[in-house]
Amino acid sequence: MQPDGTVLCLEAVTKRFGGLVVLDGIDLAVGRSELVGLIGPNGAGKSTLFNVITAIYAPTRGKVLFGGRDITGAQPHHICRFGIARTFQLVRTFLTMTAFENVMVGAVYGGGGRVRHAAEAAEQALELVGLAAKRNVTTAHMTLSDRRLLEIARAVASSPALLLLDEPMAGLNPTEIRQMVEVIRRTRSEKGISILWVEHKVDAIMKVCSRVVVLDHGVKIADGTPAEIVANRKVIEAYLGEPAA
Ligand SMILES: Nc1ncnc2c1ncn2[C@@H]1O[C@H](COP(=O)(O)OP(=O)(O)OP(=O)(O)O)[C@@H](O)[C@H]1O
Repeated sequence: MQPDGTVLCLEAVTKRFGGLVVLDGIDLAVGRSELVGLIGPNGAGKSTLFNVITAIYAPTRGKVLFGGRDITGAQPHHICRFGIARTFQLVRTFLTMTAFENVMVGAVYGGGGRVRHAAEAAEQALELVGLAAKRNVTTAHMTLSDRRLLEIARAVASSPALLLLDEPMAGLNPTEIRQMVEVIRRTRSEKGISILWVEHKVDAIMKVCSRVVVLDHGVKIADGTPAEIVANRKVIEAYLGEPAA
């Protein structure tokens, strides 16, 4: 963490694919235990931003600082060790493993291979997301909602300082969405983990996040409190596709 409490800091991050500018000079900071929503219309560049933070893509220009350290161009497999964990839009759990075994993968990896400590971290993470009673259920037999919670548990078990959530509510019903909101809140408040959360369910983001960042066509068009965001002219235009009246 930097002395001012910043955990993640992007400086003028640009990403091009050939002639296509997908991210254009993005500055973004996430503080300790902060829960920041990242929204924007389809194709705005949200997933690409996650891929740059997790070193799947190297930025064309700009820097990614994590805990004050320049991690631009790091190896993707080092990212978890640095303390960044991620969940995916298309859930990626190990289907033949039980819930506990899935979470152990995160715990062992994040804990540097110490198995006893990892088992404890895995149990705590399952408890946090409300899946302790399903610890021995094979993932293939779990609902989408439980698998999404399991991905969060696996990420939390790796003891990250920063968690990137990529549309954790996609495909969930209203009851499951409420449950997910509680889990995200608890992950921040009980574990103190900073969270950057990409979501299309904008109303959930507005209710839960203290700060919201908006991307449109690769440009950061707004960064503020939910109240500021809903009143922002550029944001309204981006979502409605025409100038606001
Ligand atoms: N590997 C790639 N090569 C070329 N173009 C890409 C690549 N990855 C993403 N893009 C393009 O970059 C733009 C932003 O895509 P991205 O998936 O980051 O947007 P998004 O905001 O996550 O969208 P959605 O909300 O639909 O998931 C799109 O125009 C997409 O086609």
